[in-house]
Amino acid sequence: MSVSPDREADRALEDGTPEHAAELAREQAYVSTLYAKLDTERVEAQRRLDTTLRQTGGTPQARTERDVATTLYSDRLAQLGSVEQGLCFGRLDFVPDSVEETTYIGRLGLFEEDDDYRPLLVDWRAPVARPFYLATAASPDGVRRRRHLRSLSRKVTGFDDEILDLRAADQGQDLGLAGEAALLAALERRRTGEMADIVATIQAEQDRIIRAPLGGVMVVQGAPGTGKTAVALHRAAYLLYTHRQQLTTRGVLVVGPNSTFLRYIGQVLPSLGETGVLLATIGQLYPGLDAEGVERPEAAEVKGRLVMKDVLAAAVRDRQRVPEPVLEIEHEREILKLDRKTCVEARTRARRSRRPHNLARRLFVSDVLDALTRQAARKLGEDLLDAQDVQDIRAELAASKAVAAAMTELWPKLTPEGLLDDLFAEREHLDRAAGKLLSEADRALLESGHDAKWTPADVPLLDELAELLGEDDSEERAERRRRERVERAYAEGVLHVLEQDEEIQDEEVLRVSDVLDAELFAERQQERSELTAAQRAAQDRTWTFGHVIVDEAQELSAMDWRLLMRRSPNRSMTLVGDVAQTGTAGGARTWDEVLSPYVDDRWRLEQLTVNYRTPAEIMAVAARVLAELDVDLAAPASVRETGVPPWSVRSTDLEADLPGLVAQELSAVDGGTVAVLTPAARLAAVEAAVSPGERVSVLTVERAKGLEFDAVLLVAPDEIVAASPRGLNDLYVALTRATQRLGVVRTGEDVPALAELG
Ligand SMILES: Nc1ncnc2c1ncn2[C@@H]1O[C@H](COP(=O)(O)OP(=O)(O)OP(=O)(O)O)[C@@H](O)[C@H]1O
Repeated sequence: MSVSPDREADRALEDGTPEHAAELAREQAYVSTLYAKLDTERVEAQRRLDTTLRQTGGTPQARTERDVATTLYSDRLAQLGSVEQGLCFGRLDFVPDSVEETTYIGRLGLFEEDDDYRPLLVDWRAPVARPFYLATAASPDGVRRRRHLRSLSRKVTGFDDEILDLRAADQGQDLGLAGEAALLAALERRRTGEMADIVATIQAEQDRIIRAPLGGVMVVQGAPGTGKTAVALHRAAYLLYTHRQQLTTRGVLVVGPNSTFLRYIGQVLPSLGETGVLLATIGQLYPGLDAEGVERPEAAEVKGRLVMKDVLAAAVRDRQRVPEPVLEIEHEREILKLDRKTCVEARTRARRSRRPHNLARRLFVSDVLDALTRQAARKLGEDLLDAQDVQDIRAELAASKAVAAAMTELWPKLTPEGLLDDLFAEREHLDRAAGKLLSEADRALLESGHDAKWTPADVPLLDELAELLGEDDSEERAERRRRERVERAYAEGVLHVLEQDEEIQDEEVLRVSDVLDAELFAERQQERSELTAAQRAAQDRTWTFGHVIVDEAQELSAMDWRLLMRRSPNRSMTLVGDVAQTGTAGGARTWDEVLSPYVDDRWRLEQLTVNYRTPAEIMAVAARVLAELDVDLAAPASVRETGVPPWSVRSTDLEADLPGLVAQELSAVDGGTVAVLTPAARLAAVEAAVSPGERVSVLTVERAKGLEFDAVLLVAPDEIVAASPRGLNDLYVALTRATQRLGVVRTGEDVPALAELG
């Protein structure tokens, strides 16, 4: 590489020394050349995009190539734009005589085209960058020195070196930390309400998960603050880089617990130059809905039970009726009688076809029409009719309003929304479908909780129903076939014209028709849509993803899992969570219980053990709560101490006391964020007392899951514990949200696990 090997490589340079200043200047010079290169690439990508967009007309192949180029240059421009901050954050110096002596690591790869594509900057995801995250003094992997560069915009403000030499003292040895100074600086920064990427300081245990193979189901179990969310998002970026072809077509889905959380993590992937990922809550996975209705947790728990799949199947069967005992249909002034036996036979045949309800309907209707036709023919005198007459009668019956009404009564066309609404709104429907499957109390819960707004727990039920009902899209399909015929005819015409056109050289004609037959061309025309896989997936309920990542996976119900497994038939999944934090009654107690119905024991477990968020003083309190939980998990080791012990006060007038306490914490975190975590029952009162703003949030524990704040004020812990069967888990979650300070405001009974706080 162009950088000369550094004479000082075997010892860390002292800040403030002339050697240090000279080295900083050298790094600045190198980083400036990288930015200059980045600027050139931007200009070039913009120029190419502009040229492509200006072109019009041309051969079909040229048009197709143009579409591909437009997407390519637009994506490249977006990527080049996203890496501006912290473009280059690291450097590795290898032992002498290595292939490379120095490698710079950054957010994307930059190369010197004029010099045989010599790498100027290596993408953090490339295999050669790996030692930056893994090398240790004990296992240096050829690395002599790891350097973290600190920068502000385009200015290099400093660097931290680690000499990977067993003789050198390594402060982070206990926890096996890499780049400890840079890591601690990242962890000490004030929180802004948006998650930041960790690309410069990924730790070895995290790196192994981020770069694990694409296939199969991997569960990442880790205590609060161990970087599960960060790891999940960096894994998405890594997989897209490494399996670009495969994953850009099918897309990657990242599922998070609620929209607050999705907003919190929303910037991480774009900052890593990746925009092709669909971030969604379960409530957003049924196209056309954004199910944000709120319901009682007990009702959501019933909706999430696996037995609901049988309830829904029964509800569909309940709508496939037979006359009791006869249905009379008036046709051409005759009364036709549809008897129970005929309908039972037709229903049995339709059900045995195993087609979804709306598709099996055609079989049922056809059999019933046959029976009615025979009856009508008999009335008219069968002997007098020829085959054509019988066919005409059948066609008339098929067009008859009275017959249509009878069919609607016996086997109606159904939509998921319509059926679910009926099921929850009309008690007799629910009783018929669920009488033997759900208790009276459970059915009452479903009925009482139902109102106009769909809730997240309704979404897997709607999805299940969409599977059970199917869509009779025969008319749309016929229309699509007609359109395809027209497009094919057009394409054939285009190719024909090209072949006839003497202006076009033979060679060109050959190229066009060789590579592009009419069918393919028509197909390409359809694919020309500008949408990314993620955008198309968001609109298509039956879309299956190349990889599915689930965060806070412990919260999902059995019915949620059924929905997700349908979106991931290849079972390429990363599931991150913590069974000690499960808050929902229908959530996971063990990973095995959740996964065995789908993959048996074919899933692998990875664990994260180091807590990057919560300082040791606060984690000690949380660990006492963890010990009381019914889980076999050890508390994580915190990477840092703050010297600030968590504290507790008793308040007899919460509304009066809170504003002062919040002001005190705000000033203590000096520009950072404060969250007041409260039992749901007190939310409105606490909000009124505190007036949340940009730096102050008021949240229930459920909403705070996955988030973090510099200071946390936890209100009425006893009420949080008492509010649900998983109250202690909620307390554990609440205690582990703080990066710096924790205060507990007691209003009622003392919680034994918090006794040491006073
Ligand atoms: N290697 C790292 N470098 C810098 N910061 C890190 C690293 N790993 C984790 N962090 C930071 O630690 C904090 C906690 O990470 P994250 O939210 O991913 O943890 P989590 O395991 O998902 O927690 P929870 O279970 O509470 O949702 C975040 O601020 C994250 O940026």
